[in-house]
Amino acid sequence: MEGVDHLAHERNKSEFDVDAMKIVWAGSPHAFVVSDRISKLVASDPGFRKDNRSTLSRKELFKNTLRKAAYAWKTIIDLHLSEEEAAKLRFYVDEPAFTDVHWGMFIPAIKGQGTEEQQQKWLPLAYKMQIIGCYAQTELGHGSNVQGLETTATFDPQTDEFIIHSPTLTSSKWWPGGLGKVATHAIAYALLIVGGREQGVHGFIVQLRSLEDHSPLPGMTVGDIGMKFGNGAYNAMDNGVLRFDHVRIPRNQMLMRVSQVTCEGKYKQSDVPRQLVYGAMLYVRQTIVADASCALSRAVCIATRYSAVRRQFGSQNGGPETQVIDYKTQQSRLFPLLASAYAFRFVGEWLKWLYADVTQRLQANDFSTLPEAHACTAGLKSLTTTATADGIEECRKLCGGHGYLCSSGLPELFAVYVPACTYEGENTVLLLQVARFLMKTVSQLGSSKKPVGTIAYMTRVEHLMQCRCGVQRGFAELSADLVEAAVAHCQLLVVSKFIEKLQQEIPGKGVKQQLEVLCNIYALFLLHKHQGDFLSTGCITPKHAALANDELRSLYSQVRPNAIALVDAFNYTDHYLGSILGCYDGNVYPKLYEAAWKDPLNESVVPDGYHQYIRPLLKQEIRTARL
Ligand SMILES: CCCCCCCC/C=C\CCCCCCCCCCCCCC(=O)SCCNC(=O)CCNC(=O)[C@H](O)C(C)(C)COP(=O)(O)OP(=O)(O)OC[C@H]1O[C@@H](n2cnc3c(N)ncnc32)[C@H](O)[C@@H]1OP(=O)(O)O
Ligand SMILES: Cc1cc2nc3c(=O)[nH]c(=O)nc-3n(C[C@H](O)[C@H](O)[C@H](O)COP(=O)(O)OP(=O)(O)OC[C@H]3O[C@@H](n4cnc5c(N)ncnc54)[C@H](O)[C@@H]3O)c2cc1C
Repeated sequence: MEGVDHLAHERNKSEFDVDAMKIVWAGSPHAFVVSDRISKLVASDPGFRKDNRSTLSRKELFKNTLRKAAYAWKTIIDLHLSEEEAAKLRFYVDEPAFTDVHWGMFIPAIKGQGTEEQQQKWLPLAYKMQIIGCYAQTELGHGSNVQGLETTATFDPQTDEFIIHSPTLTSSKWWPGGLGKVATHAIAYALLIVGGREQGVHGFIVQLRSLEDHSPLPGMTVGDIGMKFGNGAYNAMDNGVLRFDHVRIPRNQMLMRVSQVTCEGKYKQSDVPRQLVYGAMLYVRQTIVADASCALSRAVCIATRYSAVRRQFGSQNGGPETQVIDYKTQQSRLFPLLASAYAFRFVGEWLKWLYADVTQRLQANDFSTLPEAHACTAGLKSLTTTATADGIEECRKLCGGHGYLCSSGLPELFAVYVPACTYEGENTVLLLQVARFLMKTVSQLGSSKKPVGTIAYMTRVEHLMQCRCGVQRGFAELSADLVEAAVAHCQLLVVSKFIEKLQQEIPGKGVKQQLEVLCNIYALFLLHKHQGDFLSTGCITPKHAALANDELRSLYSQVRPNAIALVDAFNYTDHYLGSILGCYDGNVYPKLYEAAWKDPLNESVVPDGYHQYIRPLLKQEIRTARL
């Protein structure tokens, strides 16, 4: 039935002020207004249609993405959108594109690693999109091991230029988004060689394509690396391959905030740490954490609404069957994911603050919090993306068979999201970075250097004092255990930031109580999942473990009447959700039925290929058929 809200009875059950929760989710009343306005603008504009994506060929999809990016840019200019509004527009357009890497990596790299002069020259061009940049770090042979990159940048003092060269096949740049077909410029990372000496990996601004006709400049071999996981999905992005054949660039195109090469061929290191070369990664990892709560909440919204619509078994006296959301097993799989979405939202907010703080300090040449910021961004990126990718897949299963249909929105969401576990630092590699930071801290316990900030708790963990002398030995041997320790540290961070959020004033009837329930679910679910570790280390007794489990069940019952309202609070439009199963009005079955008939296979009753392949089979003429 068109126009009927099939979930109205669920919405009537809720015990809190949903509008107030929408503001908590958005971060502030202002953020809510911006997000709400832009989401409706995108949803109502046919130029941003996306429901046909999975049926397009790669070439059609890519061209359509180019059109959308140009249209988005025109909208941004015509409507004089602010940076905040433009970022929201990108979010609701919901399509990976070269613009992500341009705004998310190319520009931040110039801002973080370029000198004042370089910023003045390149940023205005990039902000107006008169040049389009990509971030060319990874190579065919090396991604995680950045110091192992093989591309070389050799200084030629005769001409005051660097010669950028790919000496081997494995030194080909491989993966950079936007590189394949669009970018005019790259920040290319290469091993700097000055006066015959290797000086480590540095970033260089390299023009790739002509600004007149887009043809690759001399010495560049460049193209797309091919189809990726899932139809549609991340294939809207032109991840690329690039080889340099002795390409010359002016000396002033090396990003020189961290270290400089003079025209005489002298290599000089500033007093800023070398790690600033990795600054763009710090920035992007922080945005990836914020994005995790969006992707997870989207999947959870779909699975929760559908679980309230779907009925299986349990009919009494011919009455309706049981809504699957009422099964305790469904709740125990779904509600921890709902709680995780909120938990990741708040830790993402906090990480944004931490990033702003470290950036301010770096500008004032205070580098003291950089290692902690690196550990937090790396660790939380790893934790939240792993949990979100797994969570999206769990939501697909929670929707039964219909979750496997593209029209559920979940297969594409998974396919677009899952590479987040690999890009911007492979998740295990990042956890090893956290483990290294933790072990360094443990080795310093008892010295005059007291752990502060997110590791302050370590002084309170007595048995860490006993193991501090041995921690630098056997790191590699114990790395699998250390990775688990790193995960536990990050989980503690998420829980503690959720608790800190609850200590703030939160207006709105019943809002704080709902968040307390979700926070307890998140924490107790982790305790339940890892109870073996807690029991074996004597942190809890079997009685505690049983109590935690009882409490979890009771908390799930408290969430149940509020579940639909808790996902409504994300304020997602049907356009953004892109899911028949998750549509606001819950009118799932007629929509699924109608959508099926729109599939290209249903354009004709008898399929193409009938006369060639089916009829000869049926008529036993297969031996004489021309196949
Ligand atoms: C269609 C619509 C269009 C609309 C358009 C409108 C406008 C849009 C507006 C806005 C849009 C914005 C969108 C933004 C979205 C952004 C999304 C981007 C998508 C991302 C794509 C993915 C990109 C990539 O993948 S780039 C490549 C990333 N690569 C990696 O991450 C490599 C991983 N490896 C590493 O990080 C390191 O090399 C390592 C740390 C693992 C290596 O270890 P190592 O021991 O060998 O290290 P080193 O010896 O080099 O150094 C050790 C030392 O350094 C410290 N360290 C390491 N990393 C860092 C760091 N990042 N920061 C600080 N410190 C660091 C480390 O701790 C060690 O310190 P010690 O003290 O211990 O020595
Ligand atoms: C969709 C997508 C977009 C991307 N966009 C860009 C981009 O715009 N620009 C760019 O430069 N790059 C980009 N990349 C590349 C990406 O950053 C790398 O793929 C990523 O950093 C992982 O590196 P790798 O591929 O070398 O993995 P590997 O390091 O080869 O990982 C393979 C396995 O080895 C393990 N491993 C590696 N090292 C260790 C270790 N020290 N100890 C224990 N285990 C280890 C890993 O855990 C993993 O299981 C993109 C990648 C993808 C998938």
